[in-house]
Amino acid sequence: MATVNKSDKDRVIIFDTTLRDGEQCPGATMTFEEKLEVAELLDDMGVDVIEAGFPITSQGDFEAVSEIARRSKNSIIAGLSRAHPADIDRCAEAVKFAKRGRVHTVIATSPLHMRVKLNKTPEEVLDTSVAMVARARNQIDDVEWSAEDGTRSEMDFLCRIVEAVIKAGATTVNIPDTVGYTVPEEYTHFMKTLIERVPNSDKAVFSVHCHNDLGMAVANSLAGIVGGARQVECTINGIGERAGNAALEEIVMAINVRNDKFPYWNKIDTTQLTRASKVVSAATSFPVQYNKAIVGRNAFAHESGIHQDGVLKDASTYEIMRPEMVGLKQSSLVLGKHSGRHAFVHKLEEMGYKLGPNQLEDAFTRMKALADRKKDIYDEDIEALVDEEMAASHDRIKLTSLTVIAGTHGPQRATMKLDVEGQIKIEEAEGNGPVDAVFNCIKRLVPHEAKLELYQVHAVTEGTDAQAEVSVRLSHEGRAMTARAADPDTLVASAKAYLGALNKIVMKRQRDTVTTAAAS
Ligand SMILES: CC(=O)SCCNC(=O)CCNC(=O)[C@H](O)C(C)(C)COP(=O)(O)OP(=O)(O)OC[C@H]1O[C@@H](n2cnc3c(N)ncnc32)[C@H](O)[C@@H]1OP(=O)(O)O
Ligand SMILES: CC(C)C(=O)C(=O)O
Ligand SMILES: [Mn+2]
Repeated sequence: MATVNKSDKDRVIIFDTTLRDGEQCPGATMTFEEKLEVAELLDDMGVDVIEAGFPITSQGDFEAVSEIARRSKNSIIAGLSRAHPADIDRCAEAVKFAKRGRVHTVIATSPLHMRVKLNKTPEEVLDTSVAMVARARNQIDDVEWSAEDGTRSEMDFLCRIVEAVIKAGATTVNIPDTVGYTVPEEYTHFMKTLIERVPNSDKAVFSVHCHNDLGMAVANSLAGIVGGARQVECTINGIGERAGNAALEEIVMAINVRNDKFPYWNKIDTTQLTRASKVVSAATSFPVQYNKAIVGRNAFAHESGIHQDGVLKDASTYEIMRPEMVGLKQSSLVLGKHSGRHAFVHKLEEMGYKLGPNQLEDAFTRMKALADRKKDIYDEDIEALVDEEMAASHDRIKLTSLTVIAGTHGPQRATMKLDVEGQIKIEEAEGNGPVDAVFNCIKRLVPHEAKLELYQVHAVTEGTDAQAEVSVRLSHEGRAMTARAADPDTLVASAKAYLGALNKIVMKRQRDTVTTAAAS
């Protein structure tokens, strides 16, 4: 990634509205304490402007905005207000506690909204805007004016009203795509035309605020920057009205990653993005989709063998940014049915295993077979699989196949094929339950005196497709032998665990025979 010279004219001001527009979507209401936590995080992260709420909404919102303002460190704290004297005054009252406060006043400028919603003529909207901006400027130096439904407004009218509000003292002019209607090229052109046509446009910072109704909020925001905007309004995880706002983490990383082509920059500490996403998700109880850019749990995860191999050789083959840049320790190589040997060996090495070529090939084949049956392969699954592989290579008695008939109409019946020291044997047996039938089958195939002392089952991982891990302890001639085995099928795991313990007894007996013969 090439870094360009950072000049002030290319700096993009990051305006976060998680606590205002983000909180506006159904179900996202945050408590006072949660808002303070989110605001502190945003401030620490280097967010330039935090829109902390809409103070006229309720006493609670007023108090949250005031407290966030009181505790603010470096960020400007903004509050929203309608173009209404009571809103402006209440907002100014709340944000004045900040080192740097901002009153953000909004009024709709599209023909539809002015006529239907506000029941005002364009001239009335213009006069009200000018009066409200002036009223705000009497109380505070930093005033933002927003043209709600800006992208569906008439350009001639927008030019007139923007010129007037800047004259009245607006320091930031925001042109929202309130209903997520625009497309990138159109928005670039729209912003460019407006900025070029407004004679005093150099006296204010132009801002974009995009909604995601057509899934283009981030693309449109970037297009707005190309058109001349230098403030972007966005939210953590992209939460907000309806389909949400442009996601802060996506905007910030897009600006950073693409500075090979674009000169823009921002001053966000990107290593805090992952944490911010988690905090906001916890505060709102809104889960983050797995494939969400930047902060989704799959954003830096690779399951396919070809990709994993590439990433192991050089991460930049499949990663356009390093996970450390967004506050993750590393990318993750997830084992699954699409994985290849490079990733499998890498995982084994990470877990401290070193297998010979044959053992490795066997373990890999079994991992693939497991992945065909089980959705997620966890480290514990690999551990169980490899431990078993290593033990099995010494076994005299090996399970070849097992079929069990179980159900309400007993008795349960098991049919088992064993490889006993190279000889294939088959037998069937009934039992009081399927596990009993399995164990009876083993007793018929390999008659022995050992007594079952312990039988325990637990799930290695979560879910109905989890591997069952079975422990079996057999006692024989005063010695206890325990073995464990794992398989998604509990009965197969039971048979393997029993045979594992039995193998230990057989091997012990053989060792004892050799020792006695040597002694006599
Ligand atoms: C695009 C956006 O995201 S804008 C922000 C949207 N956010 C919110 O609405 C959340 C907070 N809102 C609230 O708590 C309430 O709506 C309040 C306190 C602002 C107002 O509540 P109420 O006085 O009961 O009015 P209500 O919400 O029902 O209707 C809105 C009124 O404001 C008017 N209005 C709407 N936008 C504006 C505006 N920007 N400037 C001035 N008046 C406006 C409407 O025309 C309507 O007026 P009317 O009563 O004369 O018809
Ligand atoms: C208040 C304004 C900026 C808004 O949220 C919108 O128009 O979407
Ligand atoms: Mn909005």
